[in-house]
Amino acid sequence: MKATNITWHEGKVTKEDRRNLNNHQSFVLWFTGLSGAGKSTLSVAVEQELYKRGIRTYRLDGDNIRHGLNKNLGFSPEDRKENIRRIGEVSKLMVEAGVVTLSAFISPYREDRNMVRELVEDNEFIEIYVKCGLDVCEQRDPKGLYKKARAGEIKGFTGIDAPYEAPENPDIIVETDQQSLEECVENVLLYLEEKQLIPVHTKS
Ligand SMILES: Nc1ncnc2c1ncn2[C@@H]1O[C@H](COP(=O)(O)OS(=O)(=O)O)[C@@H](OP(=O)(O)O)[C@H]1O
Ligand SMILES: Nc1ncnc2c1ncn2[C@@H]1O[C@H](COP(=O)(O)OP(=O)(O)O)[C@@H](O)[C@H]1O
Repeated sequence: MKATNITWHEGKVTKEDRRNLNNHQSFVLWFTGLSGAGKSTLSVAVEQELYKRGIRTYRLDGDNIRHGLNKNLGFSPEDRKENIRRIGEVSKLMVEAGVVTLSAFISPYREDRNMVRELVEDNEFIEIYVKCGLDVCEQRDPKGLYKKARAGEIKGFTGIDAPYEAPENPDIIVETDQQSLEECVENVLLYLEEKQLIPVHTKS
């Protein structure tokens, strides 16, 4: 904290009021994993399904946020930490607003992900480990970045010459090199239903 002469000003409409108006809970789905593991694809598909069920959502995605809010940040460990800190704070605001927030970032450092978990309340942070072998991510190489990293054109690329610390105790694991996209989406939605974070869906 740099500023000292600041005072919190409470509003009259609470997070619970907003949730009641929306008729559903609000929380963060935090997708972490290697580049190419499927974070964006999965978060887009989960959001679409939640939308169909009448749930208010917003998606925050690494590449997109780095075009705007975080365009002054690179990929050093310090910049990645600041990237995740800001996204954590934005995610928290979204949860306060009563929205289900889908945040998809490599977020390679355990400490940084835990920092976000600490920012919100106990049942408001759901860590989804989007697990996929480096060999498969590299074969997929959707943006040609692994090729560039192997050629030395990108330095400090996650999984090649920068670390990825896998979650030790994620709430959900999806294995995108073994499960179809539909199965991964189903996993996430079943978890949310079981935890009573979203209403149970009866297929018509
Ligand atoms: N050095 C390096 N390492 C990893 N990724 C890189 C790098 N340079 C650019 N990119 C592209 O940036 C996307 C990752 O941004 P994130 O904000 O999710 O990264 S982080 O959480 O701060 O580590 C990542 O997107 P995804 O492939 O969707 O994960 C890449 O497209
Ligand atoms: N089960 C799956 N879940 C998500 N993506 C998958 C799956 N199986 C294959 N893919 C493919 O893997 C690639 C993942 O790319 P992307 O979603 O951009 O990953 P990330 O956001 O983690 O970098 C996409 O081309 C997607 O179609």
